[in-house]
Amino acid sequence: MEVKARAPGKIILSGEQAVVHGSTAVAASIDLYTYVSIKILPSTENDDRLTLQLKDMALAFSWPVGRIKESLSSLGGPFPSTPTSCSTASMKLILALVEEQNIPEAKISLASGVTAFLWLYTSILGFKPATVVVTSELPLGSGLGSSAALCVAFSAALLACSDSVNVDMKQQGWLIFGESELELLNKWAFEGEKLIHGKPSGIDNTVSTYGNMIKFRSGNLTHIKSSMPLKMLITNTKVGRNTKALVAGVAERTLRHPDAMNSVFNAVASISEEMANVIQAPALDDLSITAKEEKLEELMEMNQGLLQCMGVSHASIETVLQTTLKYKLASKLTGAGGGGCVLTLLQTLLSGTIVHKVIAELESCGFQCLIAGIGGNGAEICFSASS
Ligand SMILES: Nc1ncnc2c1ncn2[C@@H]1O[C@H](COP(=O)(O)OP(=O)(O)OP(=O)(O)O)[C@@H](O)[C@H]1O
Ligand SMILES: C[C@@](O)(CCO)CC(=O)[O-]
Ligand SMILES: [Mg+2]
Repeated sequence: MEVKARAPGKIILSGEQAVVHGSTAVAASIDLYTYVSIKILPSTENDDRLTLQLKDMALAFSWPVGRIKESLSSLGGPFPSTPTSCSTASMKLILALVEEQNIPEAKISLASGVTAFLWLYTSILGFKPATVVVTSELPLGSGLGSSAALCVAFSAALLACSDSVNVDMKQQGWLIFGESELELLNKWAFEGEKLIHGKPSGIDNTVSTYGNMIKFRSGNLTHIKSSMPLKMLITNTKVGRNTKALVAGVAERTLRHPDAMNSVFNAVASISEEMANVIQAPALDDLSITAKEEKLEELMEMNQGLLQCMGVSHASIETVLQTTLKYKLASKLTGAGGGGCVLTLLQTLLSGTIVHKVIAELESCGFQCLIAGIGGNGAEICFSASS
């Protein structure tokens, strides 16, 4: 039996970075997914292995299960129904197992994803031999929540293989977990995110788990129902960055200027609340949709200004902003900033010619543009007979 899970990436419409400091943020899932498949293997006398294949990177890591057991059995577990944080001592042991794999220097940023995998795998399933395969449609380290989608997809597939969740394996196609399973899965994914991000707010794993559109504040989620079509152009500057370092940079700035930064975070919270209200307010005709879109554009620009204040914009992001402004379009960075992706609102009545022109100009700068579907399902699992 093979268990597959998929988890979507996300865009943050308002409130990234500030959400780590308790502000409200608004996020939505996008229809780009990370997929994880797990095949539990029958135990053999002495050749049991746990293998992780990162298909898109053409990388595979493999550990003898006995080696993992020898190293980590002191941690206890498995404990699938009780998400726990990885202690410093466990972290050291897991890092040693990751280091043994000699990840090429050029791909060393993947080490944190592999670390999260080993922690989630051993915590949820213990020491079973298996082959785990990862593929993703998301660009990594670009602000579209690749780390959260990875942790959510791992947790979903692992929980589906564990005895702690009740799922009907005979059902066909993609299945959604029940409410209590989703809560458990989200908690485990958050533990994985902590290993990749350092201090995540939990918004990325939450929107990837539940899908649709959410308002999020201090660990609490409110589902949002949009009353208007929302079309966003996503421009990937292709400037690599790392969420952990950017979040740490904002925390340091906050220590240096606590009053000023807290005022910035409060302003962001008001922008996010207003944005959520605008998105949900009934839109009766084209005119009111246009009025709502204009409000969203202004709020996006205000949020971008505050992100600049936090020190997470970047020359490449500024180039996207200037380019889209030439066409009177409003943009803001999405995710941690420092490069990565930028969102541009495409108004419902905007002509196709303008959209083509702005995309052509952005692509001539070396950026990559895409228009993703917004607000689809969250994590899903699927069972198939293994070949
Ligand atoms: N498909 C994947 N395979 C292996 N590792 C992955 C994968 N997706 C994400 N990761 C891990 O997550 C890291 C990127 O996470 P990071 O939080 O920096 O960016 P992001 O999640 O794409 O953007 P943001 O957090 O701003 O939304 C990678 O360096 C890698 O360690
Ligand atoms: C930068 C940040 O706010 C969003 C990253 O997508 C980090 C987080 O909330 O965990
Ligand atoms: Mg991330």
